Amino acid sequence: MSTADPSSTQVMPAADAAARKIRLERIELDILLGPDAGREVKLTLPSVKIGTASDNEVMLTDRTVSRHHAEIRMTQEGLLLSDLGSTNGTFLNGLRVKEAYLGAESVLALGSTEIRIGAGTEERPYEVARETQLGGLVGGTEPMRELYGLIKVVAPTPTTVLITGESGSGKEVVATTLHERSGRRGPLVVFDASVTDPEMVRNDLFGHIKGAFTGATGAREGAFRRADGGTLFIDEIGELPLELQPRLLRVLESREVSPVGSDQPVKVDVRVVAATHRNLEAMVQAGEFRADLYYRLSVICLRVPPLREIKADIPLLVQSFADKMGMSSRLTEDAERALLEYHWPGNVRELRNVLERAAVLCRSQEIRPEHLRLMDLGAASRPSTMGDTSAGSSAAVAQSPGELKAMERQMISDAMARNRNNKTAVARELGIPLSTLKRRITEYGL
Ligand SMILES: Nc1ncnc2c1ncn2[C@@H]1O[C@H](COP(=O)(O)OP(=O)(O)OP(=O)(O)O)[C@@H](O)[C@H]1O
Repeated sequence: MSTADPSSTQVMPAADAAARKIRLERIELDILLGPDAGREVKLTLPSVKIGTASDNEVMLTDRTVSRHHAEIRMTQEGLLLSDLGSTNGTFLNGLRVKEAYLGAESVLALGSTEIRIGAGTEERPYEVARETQLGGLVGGTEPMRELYGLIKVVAPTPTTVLITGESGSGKEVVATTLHERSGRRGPLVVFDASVTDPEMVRNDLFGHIKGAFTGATGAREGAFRRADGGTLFIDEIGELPLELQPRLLRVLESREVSPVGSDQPVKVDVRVVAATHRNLEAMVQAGEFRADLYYRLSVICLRVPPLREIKADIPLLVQSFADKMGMSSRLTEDAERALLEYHWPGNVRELRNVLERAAVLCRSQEIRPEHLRLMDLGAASRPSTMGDTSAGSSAAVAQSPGELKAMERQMISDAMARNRNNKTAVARELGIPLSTLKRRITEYGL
């Protein structure tokens, strides 16, 4: 086994810690006239409400302004101004408007207050971190340390984050780390958008009131409200049904959620982190994902590298998993070399599973290459394969792709029987995304 010790965070040389910059979008307000004249507000938020009530992001003292007077939202087309049903109206260049896109520098008049509004960006420096571990993430290669640097800067902001990376590469660990470092006191709620039934996704995400539809005998809070004050991690966002995407966009922009069956929106303070192993940009091109939602989600994109790009981290990861498992056996040099030569289609999850299985197979002796049972699924360039043959699998090593497929089919079929056809439970047991499981079920005609 390697001598790397991930439990004591290692520090890389300072020369490595080059400064880089990340761009955050913001809405800028400069109050020109009225009782609050002279105030400048710059907010890295997707929307800003203006009015005299204390729950507005910009609270004015002008008595001719309504409690909730106007709202400005970042959209793909630029800043969008909406009057929120104010008594005295919202004026843009002397004209009363209900809704209008703002130019580069627009001046609004609300009551006796005038505000100059603009869209700006803020560049925040970040460093390639020097640690070899951050939260639950282990790895000291430059791509991992760059990721740590970004997480540290982005975590305490309210910005929506999109995490991309192959299945098993650690996207959920990144989301958890972002939440832990956010300083948000509410919970981290994990929501899997790849559930088969779009109605279930809608009800579980946005909640519903009692009697919203046949069978709704009680009210459901929904993931957004459960995450109030905390973080909502939407996993497999690429699987979110198209018809629900405008509804999610509206919640992200307004930070209000309307439970199904209710026209009473509820204000929520939720930081959204979404993840996908799919290429959302390509999905947008193909008309499978809405461009406006993609724009809103991808304000900050964090890419988690696949394990084959950070193979130098394998010894550190092995040590970390061995410590967690309380593993006493050591890897032979040949076994270590085999781990470094393998291409890891199932990424870190596969590495963990390979080690767990090897620990059982070697019966406390040293771990040799044959205990690792590394399987070439011919998938080096194909992301999101199952990449995991441990859970309940037979110990036989298949030789051909046909045999591998038969083995995988059997594994899924056994797990389906054990879990009474509950796909979510099967996906959890096999350690694969629900979307992958569903594809395999169709492919194998199960
Ligand atoms: N850098 C890492 N350090 C330590 N553990 C890791 C790392 N990356 C992944 N893991 C472990 O690998 C497993 C899979 O990670 P995770 O669930 O975060 O992957 P994912 O990218 O969200 O996968 P999926 O797309 O299938 O949901 C977990 O047990 C996690 O703890």
